[in-house]
Amino acid sequence: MQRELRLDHVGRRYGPRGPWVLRGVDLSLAPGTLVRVEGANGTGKSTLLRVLAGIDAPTEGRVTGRPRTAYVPERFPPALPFTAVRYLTHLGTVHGLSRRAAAHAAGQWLERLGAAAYAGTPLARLSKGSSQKVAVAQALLAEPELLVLDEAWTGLDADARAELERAVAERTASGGAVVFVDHDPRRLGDAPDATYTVREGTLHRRTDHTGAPAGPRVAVRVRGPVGGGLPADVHRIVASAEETAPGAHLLTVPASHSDVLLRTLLTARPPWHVVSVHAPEEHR
Ligand SMILES: Nc1ncnc2c1ncn2[C@@H]1O[C@H](COP(=O)(O)OP(=O)(O)OP(=O)(O)O)[C@@H](O)[C@H]1O
Repeated sequence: MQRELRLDHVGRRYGPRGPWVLRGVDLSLAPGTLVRVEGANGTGKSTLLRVLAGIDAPTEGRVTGRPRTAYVPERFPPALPFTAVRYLTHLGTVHGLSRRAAAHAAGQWLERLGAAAYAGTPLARLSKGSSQKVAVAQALLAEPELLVLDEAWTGLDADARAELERAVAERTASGGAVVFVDHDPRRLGDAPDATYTVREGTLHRRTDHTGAPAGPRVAVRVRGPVGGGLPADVHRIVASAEETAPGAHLLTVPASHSDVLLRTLLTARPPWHVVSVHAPEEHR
């Protein structure tokens, strides 16, 4: 994502005389940020996410700086006459991948989400959970710059839920933005850079963290070239970084992001040496 996505004075209502669901919404999403949206039922979270995803146009106001965007809707239409892999391959080509690259990415995502066995199953015959995996896979296929997730974890099994958390960390680590709604307040722990509450048609940035249970964190000690800073992507992933001695750093990271941090360090050029990985209690 090259620049910010901005919403300026965005309003949305359904029908010319319908009540305003959202009004005067200002929001900017910087590259590499993870944003949580919360709010009571029916306050307009899905409406906001559809505008962010570019599925719905705002009734008033402007959206500028739209990056390549993908979206997991609250309800995924599964009754299409395709198998999972054909549907995903087709969508991959719509996102600009070659047919071959799309088929490869489709297979990879079905595998990562534990749905490879259903690749040849028609969408209409998939269980709710498998259908949700296809909904998630279609959004991740083409490595979007903005990923919008509306209750995307609902219906997934524990392994697929963890895989989606890893995919979110990968997107933000590579400079993308992710916006999500989830009924579980512990989802992604304290990883979000910002949390907004939708209330009375507008967005309120939450500044207190008392309502958000801090998620588990992991402490990682690493060694790299003396005088060379941490790889840029690492700063997007970690919660804190401290240089404890020349070339030695102590990083803390939300547990959901630890795999992605380790991969980023080990594949950096030159690679970094991971000295130890501990839950913070062990580390103290
Ligand atoms: N397509 C539509 N046509 C008419 N009204 C709609 C439409 N979609 C949403 N609304 C109305 O807009 C308001 C906000 O709905 P929205 O689904 O955005 O809220 P939400 O916060 O996501 O709700 P929930 O937590 O129940 O998913 C509700 O009053 C809803 O009835």
